[in-house]
Amino acid sequence: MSRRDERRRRIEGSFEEFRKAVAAALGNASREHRLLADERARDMFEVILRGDGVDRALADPLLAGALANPLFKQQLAQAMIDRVEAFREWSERGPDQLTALVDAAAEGPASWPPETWLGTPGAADGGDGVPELWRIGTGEVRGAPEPHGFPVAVPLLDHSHLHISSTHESRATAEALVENLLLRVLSHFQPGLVHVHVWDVGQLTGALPGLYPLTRAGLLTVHDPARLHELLDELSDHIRRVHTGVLTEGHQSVRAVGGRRTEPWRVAVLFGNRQPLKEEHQQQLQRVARNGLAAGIQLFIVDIPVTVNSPIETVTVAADHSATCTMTGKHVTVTLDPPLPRAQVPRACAAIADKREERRNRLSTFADLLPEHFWLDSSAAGVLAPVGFLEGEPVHVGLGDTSPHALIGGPSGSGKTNFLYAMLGSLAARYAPDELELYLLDFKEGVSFAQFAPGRKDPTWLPHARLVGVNVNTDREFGVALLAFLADEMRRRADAAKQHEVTKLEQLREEDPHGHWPRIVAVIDEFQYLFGERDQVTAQATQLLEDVARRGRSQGIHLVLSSQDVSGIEGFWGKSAIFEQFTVRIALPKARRVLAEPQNDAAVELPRWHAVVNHESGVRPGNEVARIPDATAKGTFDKLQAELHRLRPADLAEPILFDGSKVPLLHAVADFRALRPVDGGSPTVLLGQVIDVAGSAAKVRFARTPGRNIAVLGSLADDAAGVLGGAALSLARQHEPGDARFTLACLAEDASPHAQRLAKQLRGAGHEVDLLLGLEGVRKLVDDTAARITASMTGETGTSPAPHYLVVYAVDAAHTLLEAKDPTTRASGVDSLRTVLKHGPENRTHVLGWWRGAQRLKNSLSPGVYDDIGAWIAFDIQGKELLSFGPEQVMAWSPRPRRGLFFDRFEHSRPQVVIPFDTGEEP
Ligand SMILES: Nc1ncnc2c1ncn2[C@@H]1O[C@H](COP(=O)(O)OP(=O)(O)OP(=O)(O)O)[C@@H](O)[C@H]1O
Repeated sequence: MSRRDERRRRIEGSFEEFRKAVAAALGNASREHRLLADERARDMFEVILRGDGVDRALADPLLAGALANPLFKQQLAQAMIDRVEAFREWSERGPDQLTALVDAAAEGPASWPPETWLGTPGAADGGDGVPELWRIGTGEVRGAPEPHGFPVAVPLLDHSHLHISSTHESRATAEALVENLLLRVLSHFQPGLVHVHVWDVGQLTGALPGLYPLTRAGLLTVHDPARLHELLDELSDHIRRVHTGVLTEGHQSVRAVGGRRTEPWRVAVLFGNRQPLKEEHQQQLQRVARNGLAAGIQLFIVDIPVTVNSPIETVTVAADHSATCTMTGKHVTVTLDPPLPRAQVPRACAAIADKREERRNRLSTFADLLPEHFWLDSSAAGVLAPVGFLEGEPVHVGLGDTSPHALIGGPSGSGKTNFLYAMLGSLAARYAPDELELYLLDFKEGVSFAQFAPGRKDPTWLPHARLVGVNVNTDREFGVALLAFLADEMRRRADAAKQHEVTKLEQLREEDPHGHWPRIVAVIDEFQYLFGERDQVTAQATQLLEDVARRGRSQGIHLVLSSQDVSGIEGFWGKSAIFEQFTVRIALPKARRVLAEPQNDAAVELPRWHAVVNHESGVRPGNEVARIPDATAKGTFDKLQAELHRLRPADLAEPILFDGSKVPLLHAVADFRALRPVDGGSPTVLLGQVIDVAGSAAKVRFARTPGRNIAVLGSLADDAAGVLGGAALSLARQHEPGDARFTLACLAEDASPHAQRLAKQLRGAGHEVDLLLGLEGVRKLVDDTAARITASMTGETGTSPAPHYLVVYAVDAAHTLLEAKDPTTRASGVDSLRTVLKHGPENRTHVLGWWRGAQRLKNSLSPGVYDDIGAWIAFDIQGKELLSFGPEQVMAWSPRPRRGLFFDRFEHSRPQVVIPFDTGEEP
């Protein structure tokens, strides 16, 4: 072999080796590659299998080959095992848990099968809870290895609106769903508690025909397709009315008010055609959706594309009639409940309508105004009570921060007093006496409020009443006294609120939970009397009323003013600041000016025993008409009062009764009973009862200072004797027997029975009494007294003088006699009298004298100097005659029977009206 060949063979050998080496290398790589590719394919398969879910993969035709491929067998098996494992817990417990949950949250017609309730009107009144869920069908988890059905229910009333979307094919199923839900809701509650509105863009009639029997009972309103705005307006109005009328206590929703549902739910069903609504309707619908739930408005929106900014549950019905809903999510397929049996729906609706009519026609009575259990409500945010009924449904009056005061109007006989009784009874039954206090003032002639105070025939009294004023039409001051009391209480509350750094009563109650902060409702019947004259009383009343009306709202002080003729009260209407605060208006038939006339003339047409209740300052949209039950007949209010009286706390005091026709009994007056011996101190003289809320006495303190004498001015012995008797007996109570001297001089015959009686009473109390009847001895008495005082002043007697009270009836009768001068001293009796008046008080000798005229008193005093009479009380004497003795305000005094004008120049800036006491025992 040539060397050349040898080389070539070697090269070829090398190449062969190389080739083999390459081939070997390549063969290796391909196997590796194949293995890798298989592994990757298995991973991919597992990703698809687990990503889409085993079910989806099993059903996917594109994966059929892969599923059959033995290469993936293991992955498939493992995924199937894992699926069963993953669902195990759910399969074992989930459906049962859900079933239990729905059963608990959706009792009765809310979830039970229709055959158990369809056709039987409901009984629930909302007070014992509202189902939280309402059944729509049966759910199944898509992809669960063993299918287990469970009930699917959606939240509705007060919680969530409902949005249903369907396709052309499944629209009937969607309508059946709506009908189903409506019947469940309608059959759960008492007929009347659910009102349905239906609007269908496509048809005037046709949607939900089975519900039509409800129309006759006013429970279904079908709206014109072209008038969606009317329905939306109506719903908006309703929301506003609920906010101003029902949610007055600061509650955020009707549901939060609690108790028996007073405001019916309104379910508005809107059927669309998958086209958007007009922009304006869209916006209005959004507003209704946003604010409606709190006001009890429920929307069912079917096939209308909307976005709403409030809780809404969505049910989507696919073309194959299966559904999904947001409650259960996309993995649950819902098989909606079958449509209700066609013929039974109208029958069930007819039964509901009949029941509703029956309720509506039932004459609602005073007893129907009352809650089942008394005194459960809190007045922290306000008070709310039904006062009457509209078609069997209660109509409420609410007083709170937003509706602070009420104005009631109606001509005589229209039922104002009856209305007040209905309102007060309804309130008193709901709020305990420590939640609500009543101040009741009746300017009417007659005693319509006397019922509330203990009486001779009926000893019970209304536990909430703190003050009852009757027969006050001549004592308008009493109205001022009440308003002044309220103004003081308002300030007291404002101060307390400030201390707790809050502004409103509700917050104060939170900060001071143990404090006593009830709401106060002050009722003034025929309040126009208060403003009846152009005088000081009207001016004061107007000013106080303005104060209380403006600032009382946040302090829980509410005024209820009623009048047969509101139009005549100039002082009231002229002041818009007062008037605007009276946002609650109640108009009885033919009431004038109470509602916002002339636009709102609803009171004109009002039938007998009805009232327009309006919480919106009387504008027309706020009108609610109510029939007011008889609350004054026997067995109504009186019966309630007896029951409440029995329930009253043992330590609750009786209301203060101010009866203008009664003479206050001295011995019953708290100020009199509280008098104790003063033991050398200055005693207090009680002259009569002041017209104030506490029923306090008019007082004069007999200090040892000049001027501490009392003059009674007037022509009538009875008036004078009442004052002098009360004064002397109150003094007697402040001295131990023997410590003080009483000298009674009666110079007019008509007063002598009074003087004798007083002497007897004083002696009965253990005191020494000198009684002088007639003129004889008067001169001596005056001269001797003057002499003793002079001696004491000049220090001749040395001892401290004992108290001596000179009670003189008809002082002026002795004038002529006293004028005579003593032939030796040239001093007259008048001089002596003046000495007694001038220097007596410093020496503990005080005159309590009756002069039968202003001029007659002047005659007894040093000319032009009237200071020696520091306190006086005048009866039948015109104001201008009293000017010399008191401030300018006395000018306004016009005398009236059994009332005196009292002024103490040491204590008062203005005079007060006083009622003389009955000192007991007939003369
Ligand atoms: N809702 C009612 N149902 C039945 N009777 C009523 C009703 N309201 C009032 N009455 C009766 O009508 C009469 C007059 O009613 P009420 O005294 O309440 O009227 P008023 O407006 O206060 O009249 P006045 O101012 O003259 O006293 C009473 O006898 C009362 O019993």
